[in-house]
Amino acid sequence: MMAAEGALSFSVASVMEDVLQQHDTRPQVLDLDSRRAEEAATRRYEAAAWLRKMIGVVGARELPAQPSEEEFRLALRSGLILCLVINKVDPGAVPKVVESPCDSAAVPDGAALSIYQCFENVRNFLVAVGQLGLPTFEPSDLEQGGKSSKIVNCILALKSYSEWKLTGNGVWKFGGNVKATTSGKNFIRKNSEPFKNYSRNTSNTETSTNAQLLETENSKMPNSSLNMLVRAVLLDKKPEEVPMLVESVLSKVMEEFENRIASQVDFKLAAAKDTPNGSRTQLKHTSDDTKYKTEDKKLTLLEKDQKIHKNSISDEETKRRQLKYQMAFDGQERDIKELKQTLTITKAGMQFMQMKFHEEIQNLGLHIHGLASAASGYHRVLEENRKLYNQVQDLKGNIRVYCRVRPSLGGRSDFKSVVDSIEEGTITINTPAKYGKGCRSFNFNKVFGPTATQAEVFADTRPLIRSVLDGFNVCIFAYGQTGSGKTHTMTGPKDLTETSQGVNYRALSDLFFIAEQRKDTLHYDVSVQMIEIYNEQVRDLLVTEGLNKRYPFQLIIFLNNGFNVPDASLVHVESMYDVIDLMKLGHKNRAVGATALNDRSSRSHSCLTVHVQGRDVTSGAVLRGCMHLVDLAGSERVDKSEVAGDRLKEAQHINKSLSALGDVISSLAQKNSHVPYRNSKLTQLLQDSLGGQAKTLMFVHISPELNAVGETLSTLKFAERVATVELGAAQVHKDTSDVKDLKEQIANLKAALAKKEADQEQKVSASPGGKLSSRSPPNLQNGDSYTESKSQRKPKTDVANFEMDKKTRMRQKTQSFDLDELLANSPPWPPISSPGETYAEDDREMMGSGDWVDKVMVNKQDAAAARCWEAENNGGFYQKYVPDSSKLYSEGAHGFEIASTDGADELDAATSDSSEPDLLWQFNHSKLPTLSRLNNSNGKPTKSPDLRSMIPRLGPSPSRKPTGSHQAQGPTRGGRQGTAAEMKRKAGSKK
Ligand SMILES: Nc1ncnc2c1ncn2[C@@H]1O[C@H](COP(=O)(O)OP(=O)(O)OP(=O)(O)O)[C@@H](O)[C@H]1O
Repeated sequence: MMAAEGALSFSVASVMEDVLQQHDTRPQVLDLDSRRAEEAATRRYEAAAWLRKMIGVVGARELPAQPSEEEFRLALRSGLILCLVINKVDPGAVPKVVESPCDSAAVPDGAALSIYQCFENVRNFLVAVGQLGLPTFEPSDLEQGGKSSKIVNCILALKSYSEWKLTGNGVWKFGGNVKATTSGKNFIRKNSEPFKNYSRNTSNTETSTNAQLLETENSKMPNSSLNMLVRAVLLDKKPEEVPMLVESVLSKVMEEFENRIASQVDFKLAAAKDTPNGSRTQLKHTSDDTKYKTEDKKLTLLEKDQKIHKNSISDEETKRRQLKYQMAFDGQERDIKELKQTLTITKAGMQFMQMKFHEEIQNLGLHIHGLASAASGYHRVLEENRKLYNQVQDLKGNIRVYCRVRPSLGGRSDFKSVVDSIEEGTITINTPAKYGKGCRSFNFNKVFGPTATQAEVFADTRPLIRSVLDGFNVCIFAYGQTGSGKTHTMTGPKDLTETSQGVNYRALSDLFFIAEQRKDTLHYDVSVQMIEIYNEQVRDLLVTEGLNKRYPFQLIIFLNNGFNVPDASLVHVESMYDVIDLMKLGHKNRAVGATALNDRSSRSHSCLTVHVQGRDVTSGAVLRGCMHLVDLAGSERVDKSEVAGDRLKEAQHINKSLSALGDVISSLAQKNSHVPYRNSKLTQLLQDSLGGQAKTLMFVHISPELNAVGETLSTLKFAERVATVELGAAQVHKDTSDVKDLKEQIANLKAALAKKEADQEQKVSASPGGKLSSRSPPNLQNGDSYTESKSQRKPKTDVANFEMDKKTRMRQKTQSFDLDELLANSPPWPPISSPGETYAEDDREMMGSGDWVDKVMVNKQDAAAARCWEAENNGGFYQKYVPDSSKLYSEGAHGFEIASTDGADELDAATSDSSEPDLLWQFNHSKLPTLSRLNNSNGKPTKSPDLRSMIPRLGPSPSRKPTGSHQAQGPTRGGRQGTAAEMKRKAGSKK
């Protein structure tokens, strides 16, 4: 290191000095000037001391030991001291020295010369110094305002040179921090021998190299300025701060030293590159400068050392760094490996989880798919079930009729009921002689005997409740004479218990039950209205503040949302308890009038309407159903009720509305485009539940008492026709083979008729003096014959009923009758003698026996048809078999029924219902106009008979004329009915 340092162009001291100066200047910026002044003074003293020492006290008498700047400058101004000194250092450097040149006081006249001589000395000195390569100064620096520091520097450099020269070793290097002046003039020294060759033979580079060498040499010498710097730095430091300061200065010195070495090496390398034959080549060729060769070698060695040193440093550092990096790299590699491992494991885990997830998703998908298909299947099945269920209901008939027989109220053990037998859908009534003694059978969908419980009765009603919840409209009404048990069936007895609850309660209970069962798929909302129709005015039965307040209501046909009476209270119900409370209120409000027949007899129609709205939980689709539960007013006849005045008015209103109900059902049965719903409030109210897809159930009630048998028969006839209408309608497309059978039967009947006709003609011709009216059958000429006829007929009727075994009856319900075919093969339409006759009888009948309201229309048609027939056929079946109307109806109040029941001919006997006045509507009436046209001579279409004729009549029809045309009715219908019944009977026996 020391060897290398010896070859360096800078010394440790100089580096140290620089660092110290930097160090010294940084922290003490504030007192920089004072320090500088102090330093300058110190250096000045040093220079002065050296000058004094060199030339002796005498020679330097003008220069004090510690001169001020001014004193120093004045002392040297003559240049004498300077020349003496340099000659001491380098003898002969200034060959000619002017002694005391500036002593102007001594030589006052020679002032100008003195100044010139002084300048001469200074100039010679500067040339000599310059030749030595030492820093110089400007002559003006010796004047006032000049830079004495430069003079000091020059002197100290000379001092250094002198000292180096005295020791004689190493390369001299000026260690001062004063640079050689660049702007200095090139003074020519008169005697500058020692450095002549040197200055001549060295280029700038060589000068620089020499300077460096000198500096290196100089660095070996004690450096007083360095000491001073150190002193200055440590001057104001506390002792405890010194170690740290020294440490920091040393580290900086090291750093600076290294930097300088590095930059020097770089500089050398660059110089060597730039001038391959540069200074060293020149030195080589300089024969007289072997010293430089040596130096060059030294420099080369130095460079090598530097390189080695640098390389070794960089190797170590590199190794250290490499080691460090390696370690870091190894660590990172390890980490990466671990991470990779973790990543692989995680990846595998992820893949596994993904696989599992996919599996799960797939399973879930399958599961959901299964569930969805199951759900859709379930919905499909549900929907299908609903459809099928309602199809079954449809097949059973949209209008169903159940008959219920009230038990005897007296509780007498010897009570004789008019009901002979009840067998499934057939009820047989024992008719007293007054009504044509015998048994009359009626067919219904179901017959409930007196012992049937409320639950049993309701069991067959239950399917309709489901239909309501499926969005169908349903109407359940109770029909029958007063006291026959309508209210009992619909509501229950006065003292209501769970078992005695009627259809209303049970229906709603069921409705709530089914709604609850379906709640997962459908959400139902149930609300109730309760009204009554009294004297053709509507009352709200669910008002609490008095009936009259909201009376009467308008009935509004408002079918879109099913609210026909929007003004009536509509109460939302959640459970049966709500319904029970409401019905209690309704019954309290209901108008109840006492009659001779029943204390509780209602003279009004009451209707409990249940509105159901079901919302599909998934699809949001809405189903709306409506159910009317109607307790009709009693259908008894006025004469029996023994009423007059208000009661009569009530009765007339009741019958008007019941008549209108018959009209509507008839129109529906015939599929008329116009259905006369508006004819009564009752039909208006039930409009949405009587037509279209609505399902209707009629409970027909009968009393078992003998004294009510007339009403019972009327009621049963009406009900059976209602049932038959529907059955006929449902059978339309049933079985064509049956039609064939029926055709055959018709043909047989025709043959039988022809035979019978021939026989009777024989009898008539054989009887002496016996004259037969062309219009009266032979067995109805007098009362006897009539009685006989009845007696003859009764067993036939019975036979007919008997022969109609159960199977046949069932078939009867389901068979379809094609009216055209039947009519084509049936006997001709019987004529009537006079259209007017019928009406007189009819009115009487209506008042007395409660016959059908619109029999008139039927009669009109029958009469017209009969007239046609008569005109065209000139007698025939009708003339021979239709009883004389005057005799027929003079039999009493029930003449019509008697006549119709007791047709008393074989044909009638063969048909159980030959006496039915309007059996025509069993057929497809839509075809009747065709028939009428065929039979009507004037070609005008006649009105087809309709169901209005089914309604028992209380008063005379305004359209009815007092004629005896009713004659035609019984036989006509009887003939037709009989024909159909016979066909059925035969069909049954055939099977
Ligand atoms: N099936 C039956 N079992 C027992 N009692 C019955 C039955 N049917 C009716 N009754 C009783 O007969 C009486 C009359 O019945 P209900 O009042 O129901 O007749 P109704 O036809 O409604 O009469 P109205 O037309 O006057 O209202 C009541 O006391 C009732 O309890």
